[in-house]
Amino acid sequence: MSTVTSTDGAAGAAAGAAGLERRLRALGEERYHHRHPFNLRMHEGELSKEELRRWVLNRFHYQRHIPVKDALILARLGTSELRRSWVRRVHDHDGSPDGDGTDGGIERWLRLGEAVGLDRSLLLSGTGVLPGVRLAVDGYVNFCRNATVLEAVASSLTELFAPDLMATRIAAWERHYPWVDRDGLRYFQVRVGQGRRDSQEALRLVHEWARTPEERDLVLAAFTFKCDVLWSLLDAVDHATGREASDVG
Ligand SMILES: O=C(O)c1cc(C(=O)O)c2c(n1)C(=O)C(=O)c1cc(C(=O)O)[nH]c1-2
Repeated sequence: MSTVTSTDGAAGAAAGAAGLERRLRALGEERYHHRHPFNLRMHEGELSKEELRRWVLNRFHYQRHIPVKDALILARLGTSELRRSWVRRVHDHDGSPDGDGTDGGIERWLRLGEAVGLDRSLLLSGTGVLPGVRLAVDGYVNFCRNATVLEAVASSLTELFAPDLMATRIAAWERHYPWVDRDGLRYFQVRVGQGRRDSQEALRLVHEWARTPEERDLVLAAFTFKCDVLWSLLDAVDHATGREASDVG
């Protein structure tokens, strides 16, 4: 078995990086939530209005915590250059700080809520968020708070897979859920490009920082953990009883 360490030189490091990306992609193929039964049913047009609304409401809980976990990562990055780049992720979700009126992802997700018939005040209240969703999101935020910064950045690498999934989702919603106001899909349309850019940035950092087989194993474990967060969130939504506050009729 060939092992690559920081002393193996440029060729060894390149081989290690290529191997890591291959293993990440293979893991994601198997464990990313594009394979979750709830997503498969969504893409086939099999979700009821209540189920789609429940997903939107519960995913808002995830969305609103993304800039929180990114702020935790930001505080642990060691250079101005890294922080300048990472802070963009907070603005992408919370909106531009320049007062230019650019909405962030959170506002776009609130509009998605309205497009499926959910009042923004309901989403903002947190009413109806399922216990399993709260635990999954807490797990992700606490992971980014407590694990190494390498692992925290690596856990965002699920975004390597998100843009393709979102493209599938946009097409499926346009085809199967005509009752959803099309403007609501803007969240996903914007996020496709942001997700590609962010995942490439995270991949570059991980390749730079994970120089030993042990560090690369930490990256894969963090990625697996994040796949489990996303999977658990969908399990909770999929298995909900239908008596939650999100089921507004
Ligand atoms: O809809 C999805 O399937 C999906 C997946 C993921 C992901 O893979 O973590 C993210 C998003 N969406 C998303 O919208 C988003 O802003 C986002 C940020 C992150 C992250 O870990 O930093 N993942 C994701």
